[in-house]
Amino acid sequence: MLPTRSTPYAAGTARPVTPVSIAARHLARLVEQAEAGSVGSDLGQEWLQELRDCRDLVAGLDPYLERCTTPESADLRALARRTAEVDWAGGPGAGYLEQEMLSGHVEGQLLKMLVHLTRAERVLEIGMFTGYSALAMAEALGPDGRVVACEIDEYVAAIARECLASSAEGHKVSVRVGPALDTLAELARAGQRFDLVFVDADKAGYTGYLNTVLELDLLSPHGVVCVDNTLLQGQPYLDGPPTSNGEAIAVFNREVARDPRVEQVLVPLRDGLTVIRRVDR
Ligand SMILES: C[S@@+](CC[C@H](N)C(=O)[O-])C[C@H]1O[C@@H](n2cnc3c(N)ncnc32)[C@H](O)[C@@H]1O
Repeated sequence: MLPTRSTPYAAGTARPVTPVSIAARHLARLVEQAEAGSVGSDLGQEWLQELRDCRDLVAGLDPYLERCTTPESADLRALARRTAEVDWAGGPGAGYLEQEMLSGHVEGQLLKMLVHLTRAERVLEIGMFTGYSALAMAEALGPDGRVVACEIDEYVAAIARECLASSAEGHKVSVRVGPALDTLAELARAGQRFDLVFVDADKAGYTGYLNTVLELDLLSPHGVVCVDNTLLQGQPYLDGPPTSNGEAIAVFNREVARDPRVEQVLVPLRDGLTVIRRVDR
């Protein structure tokens, strides 16, 4: 997303991490250079206008989605602000934790909508970070609904606990700190099942998480699995060497596409959300 039309949390520091926001940044730079005359003196006005149109089309999409989506609650907004205030570059998670991990308003609202549509009562989150998506889903649950949120990092889990404790619906979230695969095994041993599973942790672990959820019978009969970042900044479909995360997502997407146990749709919202349901029973 362009800095001038950035996230609603006004930090102004968020870097583009989705295909649309990355394309918007490329186009904005091209327009800037073209207007300054540094792209080529023979550049026609018609060509420049087309470039501006492309920039506006792409750069305007995310802000428009924000405006047309039901606003987030005051608690979610506070949690996002608290996350934006953390010094990620200088903190204990420097190098692997960053503000941009937070899913945010529109995706949070989609998750809430999915909780409503599936009438979910039990939600499992794999990769909680500071708790935005966990709290969003908790807000959509009935009074007896529960979210079990897995997080490996104690530092972000502490921030999440603090934000959840000061929110109206945070008491529905139970935080489990440790490697998610261990927590999944414990939940399966306890006979727990979930109506909605949101996978948003380490990308290299995605295939393992889906297989574990299916094989250990953690998904209730009408349950759905939602998997985040399945567009991974466009890397799975772009030429050029992908990062290790891009490669992991490309492999995950290929395996899901040929897995006879499930059917799925990749929704191109933000950095891609694949919604999966079981069809083999
Ligand atoms: C993209 S963030 C999650 C964002 C969160 N769902 C939200 O919407 O705000 C990914 C999180 O997964 C956590 N994580 C990474 N590997 C993990 C693992 N093996 N088990 C549990 N959590 C893990 C990271 O520490 C990080 O906080």
